[in-house]
Amino acid sequence: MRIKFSKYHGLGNDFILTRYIEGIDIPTLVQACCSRHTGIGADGMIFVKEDPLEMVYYNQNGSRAPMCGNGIRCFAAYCFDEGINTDEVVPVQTLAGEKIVHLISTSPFEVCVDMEQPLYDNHLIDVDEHENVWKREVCGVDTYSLFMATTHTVVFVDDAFSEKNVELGRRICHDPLFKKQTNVNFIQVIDDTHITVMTYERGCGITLACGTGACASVVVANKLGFVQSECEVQLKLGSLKIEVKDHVYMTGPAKKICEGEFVC
Ligand SMILES: N[C@@H](CCC[C@H](N)C(=O)O)C(=O)O
Repeated sequence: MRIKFSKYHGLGNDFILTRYIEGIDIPTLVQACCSRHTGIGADGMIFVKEDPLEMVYYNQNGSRAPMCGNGIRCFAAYCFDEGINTDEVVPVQTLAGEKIVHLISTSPFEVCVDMEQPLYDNHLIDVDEHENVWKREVCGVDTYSLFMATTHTVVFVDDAFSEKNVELGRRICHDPLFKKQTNVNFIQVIDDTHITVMTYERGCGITLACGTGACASVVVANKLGFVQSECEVQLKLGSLKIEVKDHVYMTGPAKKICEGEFVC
């Protein structure tokens, strides 16, 4: 079988994009394509469905995730490049509901995504109802968990990129409190309009950027009074603008890397 693909990245969070394929074992295909050694290599894989336009997102390890912030910007860029949808306002269906993408510029490609509201229901993050996940200790540190288009946990640290956070992120992600694991964001507050974030992603491990994680981080930091409602999130390769208003808005780039055929 040959699969036509394009590869994109959003601030180093990289994805393989292709049209949705019926009747195949998708998790196995995703693992094969995303392998850094024997595949194309990526943090995740996105399948594009049309009428209505839908982003079907899988993590590198073949697990399905409800949404991906950097992924949806790459999805919009792919749809624009392929002529699937070149509108200025694009509604995209996801497992976390419809997300509206607003085109800001095409060269460089940049969009603002309406990420809707953060939610604090335990069942959405697959934690038992009686557990209090808004400030609790997990693996010896204070954490804050919420649903920001997907499951997120936030930890405040002095150095977001510290090597220590890799193992701590893995342990929090796999803590039995979270029945379906959690994404873990390490936040370093720089000042009241800037934070630095490193994310340990469920289904993938440390990534160079996480869009939903950047949103979750600003939501929590803003709720605790550390930052204003408009905040720049600094990541390894650049930054995202996050605004917490009626909804949470994420503005950032997406870039095409290459295209080709995967033989499997
Ligand atoms: N990289 C993403 C999030 C991808 C999904 C996540 N790993 C999960 O399992 O929820 C982003 O940019 O938001």
